[in-house]
This record gives sequence, structure tokens and C-alpha cells, in this order.
Amino acid sequence: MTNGEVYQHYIGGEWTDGTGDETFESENPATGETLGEFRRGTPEDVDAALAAADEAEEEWQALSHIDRAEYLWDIYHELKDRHEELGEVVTKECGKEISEGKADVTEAWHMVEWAAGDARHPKGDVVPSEIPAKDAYMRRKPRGVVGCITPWNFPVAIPFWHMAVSLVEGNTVVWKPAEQTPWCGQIIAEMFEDADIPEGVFNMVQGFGDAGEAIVDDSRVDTVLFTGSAEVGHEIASKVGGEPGKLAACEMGGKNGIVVTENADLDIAVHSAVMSSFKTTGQRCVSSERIIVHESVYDEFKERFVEAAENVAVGNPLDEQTFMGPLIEEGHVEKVTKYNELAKREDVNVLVDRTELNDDEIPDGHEDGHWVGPFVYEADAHENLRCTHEEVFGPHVALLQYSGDIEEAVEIHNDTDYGLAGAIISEDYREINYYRDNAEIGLAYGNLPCIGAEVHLPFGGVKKSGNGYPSAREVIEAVTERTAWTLNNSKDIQMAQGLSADIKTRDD
Ligand SMILES: NC(=O)c1ccc[n+]([C@@H]2O[C@H](COP(=O)([O-])OP(=O)(O)OC[C@H]3O[C@@H](n4cnc5c(N)ncnc54)[C@H](O)[C@@H]3O)[C@@H](O)[C@H]2O)c1
Repeated sequence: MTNGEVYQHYIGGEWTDGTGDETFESENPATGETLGEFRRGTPEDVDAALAAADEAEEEWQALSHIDRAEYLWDIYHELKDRHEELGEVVTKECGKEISEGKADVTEAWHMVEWAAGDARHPKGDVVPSEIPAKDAYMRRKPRGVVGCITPWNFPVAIPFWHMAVSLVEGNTVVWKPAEQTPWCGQIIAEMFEDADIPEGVFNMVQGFGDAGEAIVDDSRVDTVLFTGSAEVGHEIASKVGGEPGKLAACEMGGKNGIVVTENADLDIAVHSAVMSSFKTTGQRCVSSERIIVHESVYDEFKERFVEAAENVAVGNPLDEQTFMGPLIEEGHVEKVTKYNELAKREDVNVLVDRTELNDDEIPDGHEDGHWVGPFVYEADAHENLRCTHEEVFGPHVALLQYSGDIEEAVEIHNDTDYGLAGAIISEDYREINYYRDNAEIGLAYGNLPCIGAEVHLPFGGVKKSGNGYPSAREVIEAVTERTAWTLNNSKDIQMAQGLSADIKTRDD
């Protein structure tokens, strides 16, 4: 992509340098090579984008859902037509292995398909009234301007989770892509331009946290949709929570657990645990960093999981034989390494330590990539260790043994501030049902890895992981307001609850 051009923001239907002098680079995390140079957005650029979004609101809302969806259908086709190319860009820019790069694009068009298809479905409800002469309805209106702030790890799918439904419902958007994946941001903005979306309806400002903050702080923003770290999400939620009329839907990380019971099929258990812990190099919000295993199957599970962790292929993410690509950036290698060191200081029993890969494991030409391999250890399931309670967001996995029944396993599983995803591996339906009903998470899986969302299912966490909005249907709640609309069909005023409608005078 590098061609000497400095890529711009897309504001009010125009490409613009914005007001700042600073630029930043996108880096391929597998090679360290520069992929492109981008303008760094300032709070003034966000201000211009919000002004454009605000101005575009009225005309956009005057269109029908179906007309608005037509613009999204163009983007749906472009995402499909450019699947291979864009999947490769995702892999080059965020380091996910190539099947994941392509799946990110597939998930994006699934979300667009859902949102645009939903335009022809009923909107709101017809509700019975206590008074036969009244018609009562629940109607929805767009909230107005939606500010979208997205993370790097699903650089195409998550922006469409935020934006597709917001736009079809009649909102205008200002989007800030993650600073690690601006190239994906550039391509998505070009798609909106190709679709001829009316100016100001979609706006993109490239940049860092200060640009995100300017979105959050502006009173023209009616809803903030944020996906990212707990640290930033909690700050946004507390800021916006203090502003009446504004809403923040924040989806954050997890310390996700998998329970392997005494009745587990160990083939499924090992396969699910390896997928959950090491796919995307552990950098999914739903990645598992805790495997809670019954003592009766512990030794066999441990032996098989350790063997898998020692042998998973780390390497060039564009190579189809690769299972784990690099971490996103050098700062993240430092963070994961620190947590591996912390675990050792917390006196856990280290089983696999591939924190630093051997030279022969790093493919030629990839020496400047951000590599780590799996780190696996066993720790006391009931001890309050930082390494078993804080999100590392890497291939850092604790094996925690339990000896009691499913109640004990779920207690250990729930012993975290987070509540995003988890799984149970068991052939006993009573254990499965107990887990389903008692695990404190938003995404629960049985006999499957705890990764792998589908856009038409709810997605989102509980506890410190989020407030459960950003899947297709739930985003509607966050980006629309409900109105109760009641119409009287008679000439008399009749009230509910038997309330008298007689106006009594002094002469009565
Ligand atoms: N629950 C989910 O749906 C989900 C999905 C993917 C990732 N995640 C989480 O995201 C995290 C990794 O992503 P990340 O490193 O990009 O997260 P991050 O919080 O560092 O950044 C996310 C976005 O927020 C912006 N930002 C940073 N500081 C800001 C501020 N003060 N105000 C407003 N915006 C700000 C960033 O520029 C970026 O666009 C992990 O914790 C992961 O679990 C959650």
C-alpha cells in the first residue's frame, strides 16, 4: 500500500488532511514493514466530522429504512467482491492468520446483510390498550449522531457491528478506527464513498485516544458505541453516564474460562481449549486464559494440552499452515511478557514457556515481527492471583484443577470481575444445564470453543465486560429511542386505570 501518499480523513463527503500536522504509520506486525502513512486526527477534526453528521441527520432520517439500506447493500456486494483482497489486508495489518483475516470480512458482510435485510421487517410493536377505542404502539426513532470507537482485533467486522444497524435505523455516524489498523479504516471509508452515501452521513477520523475522547465528550453525540479495553470502556461509561440523554454501549474484555468436567470427551476438550486459547494468538475478547479441569481427567488433559501448546505452529500469518500469528505491537509483547513473568513470581508451576521463540521458529524475513508463543502453567484454583484474574490478551493460559462437583467448577469459573464468554465440556446434560444457568457470562458454549460469534445471536458481556449491546438486534436498542404512541378513535376521552376524565366545576 505504501505509495508515498498520506491517507486522509473522510468528513462530510470529502477526503481531507484535517487540521493537524502529525501523521502516523500502520505497521505489519509480522514483519515490521510500514504499510502506509495516515493523518492523525485532532479534536478539531472530530468537531468538523460531528458538525457534518449533525447537519446530515435531517435528510437521512427523511429516507425510509429501505432506501437507507440500499446504500448498505452496495457495501455488502463490495465486501463480498473484495473478500480475498480485504482478508489479506486484515492479516497484513493485524497479524491474524489468513483464514481469520478472511472470516473478519465475512462477518462484516453478515452484519451488513442482517442490518439491510432488517430494513424490511416490522419496526416497533402494536400494543393492546385497556381502552378499546385507543390504538397503542411502540415506535422507534433514531437517536441522532452515533460515535463509533473500535479496536484493532476485528478491524472490519466490529466497525460494521457498530455502523450498519446505526445507519439503517436513521442515525449518522462519526467513526474512529483503531490506530493500529487505519488501512482497513481507509478501505471501509472508500466503500462508503463508492456507495455514494449522502455527505455527512458517514464520517471517519483516523487517530488515537485523543480523537476518541473528543467523540465521547461532545454533546452532539447521542450514543457512543465503544468496543475495546476495560480501562478505556469504564472511563467512557462513567463519563457518559453522568450526561442525561446520552447513552454509551461499551463492550470490553474478559478472563474467560472453560470448564472440563469428569464427564468430558477429552478430544473435544483439548481441541476446544487450544482453539479458545491460541487462535488469534489469544487476542480475542473471548479468548480463554483459564481452563478449569476436574481432578479425575486432569493429568490426561494436561498432558495433551501441553503437547498441543508446545507444537502449535507460530509463524507467517499469510501462510495457511500457520495457527498463531504475531502479537499486534511491540508494546503488547512487553505486556504479555510481563504477565508471564508475574505468573512466575506468583509461584505458579510453569508447564510451557515459549515467550521467546527460537530463531528457527521465526520465518525468514519476519525477524522484526512481534512474536511470542504459548505460555501455560498450573495454579491454585482458589488463590487470588493477579495472573489468573486479570486479562492478559495473549496466549497466556492457567490450568486450574478442581475436585468437587459442577457447583465448585462454576464457582471458580465465576471468580473474576469479568463476564464475557466461557464454555463447558461435558457429556452430562445436568452439568451442562447447571453451567448454562449459573455461569456469569454473556456468551456460553457447550462442547465448543468459547470463541466464534454469529451476528444474529446476542453478543456481549456482563459484570465488568460490558452492558451487552453490540450484536445486531441489541444495537437497535442503543441507537434508537422508543416512543409510546397512543391514538384515540372515539370522540370521548377515556383514561386507563379507571382514572376519571370528568372535569368537575365549582358549580357541580
Ligand atoms: N467485548 C468485545 O466485543 C470486544 C471485541 C474486541 C476486543 N475487545 C477488547 O478490546 C481490547 C483490545 O483492543 P484495543 O487494544 O484496541 O483496545 P483500546 O481500549 O486500547 O482501544 C480501543 C479504541 O479506543 C480508542 N481509545 C483509546 N483511548 C481512548 C479514550 N480515552 N477515549 C476514547 N477512545 C479511546 C482507541 O484509539 C481505539 O480506537 C481487549 O481488552 C479486548 O478484550 C472487546
